[in-house]
Amino acid sequence: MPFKEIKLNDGRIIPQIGFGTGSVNKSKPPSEVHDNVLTAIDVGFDHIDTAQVYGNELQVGEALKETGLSRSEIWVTTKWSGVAATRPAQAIKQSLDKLGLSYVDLYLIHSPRLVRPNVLQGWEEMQDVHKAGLAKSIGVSNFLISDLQELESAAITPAVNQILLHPYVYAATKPLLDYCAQKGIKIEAYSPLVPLTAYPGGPVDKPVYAIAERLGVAPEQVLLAWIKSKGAVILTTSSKKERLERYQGVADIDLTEEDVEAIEAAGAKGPGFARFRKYVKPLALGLAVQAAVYAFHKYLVY
Ligand SMILES: NC(=O)C1=CN([C@@H]2O[C@H](COP(=O)(O)OP(=O)(O)OC[C@H]3O[C@@H](n4cnc5c(N)ncnc54)[C@H](O)[C@@H]3O)[C@@H](O)[C@H]2O)C=CC1
Ligand SMILES: O=CCc1c[nH]c2ccccc12
Repeated sequence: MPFKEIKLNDGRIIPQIGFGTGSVNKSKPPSEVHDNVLTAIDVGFDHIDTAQVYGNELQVGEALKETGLSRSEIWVTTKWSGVAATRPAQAIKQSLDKLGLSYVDLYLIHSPRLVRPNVLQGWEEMQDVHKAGLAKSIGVSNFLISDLQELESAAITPAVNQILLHPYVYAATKPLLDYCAQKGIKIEAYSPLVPLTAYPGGPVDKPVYAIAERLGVAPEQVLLAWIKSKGAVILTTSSKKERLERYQGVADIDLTEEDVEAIEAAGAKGPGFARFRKYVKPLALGLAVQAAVYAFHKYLVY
């Protein structure tokens, strides 16, 4: 069964699961991204997420060319990351050159940090890119409610807000999710597997592993199915074909309301789980990772 279609506020349909190239093989050279993209497409991904700052648009573009897919068969997102102080009008041309494309499906402001204090002006430049036909849809990433409010007078409402979303940040992110829903801005969820990758042993594990066992699926599939239950686009990654196949299998996994509530109730308890002795070791690791994630997120968002 295919993933559900997600309709954006500009009428376009975005594939509900995307292969992220920002983190795959992060310690390896960008050349490996080429092979990873080919593997992802081979197992059924038709949506690739890249960015100016990832430094791999060339490799993504080479892989896309090799697949022989027609342009309409693949969704490509890239982001204006403000590298070398380029503005959207120049940056999109550089990105398209590297990708070997005449347009991207979705172009995002990677972070509001890049546009402050003139968030509206940066967005108007994105609108120009859209008007020129170089990006079929435009959106933002890492925008808070206050950042989005600055765009309220703009001609175009962002089609998406690409944000960190997993059960441990769900409660804190709920007001932003509600605001976006009210404005017709779809959510793209990045780093959905953080409970497994950064906080193993945390409170979310209990319901996630129990649901996984009941359904006969893998825990990462349960976390991705939870994102799916929110009607958000899933952005995930792996260099391993078996993992990518499992991610694709999430199309057939639907959680019950009770499952969703159990995951959210556990998510609200973490990641501050020091009181459990057996969690002390993961906590130390978790805090270190959390500090790094917060530092990085702070860099992007504030
Ligand atoms: N706009 C932005 O600021 C950001 C965008 N992104 C985008 O989102 C994409 C996905 O982000 P990620 O953080 O990579 O997503 P993710 O949370 O899905 O993590 C993927 C990682 O989890 C690992 N994994 C899978 N199953 C696992 C398991 N059972 N146990 C332990 N590890 C497991 C994979 O091997 C892979 O390394 C990025 O590649 C990028 O394209 C990511 C971060 C920030
Ligand atoms: O998109 C966010 C995560 C990310 C992956 N690679 C880089 C490089 C520079 C800034 C952010 C990121």
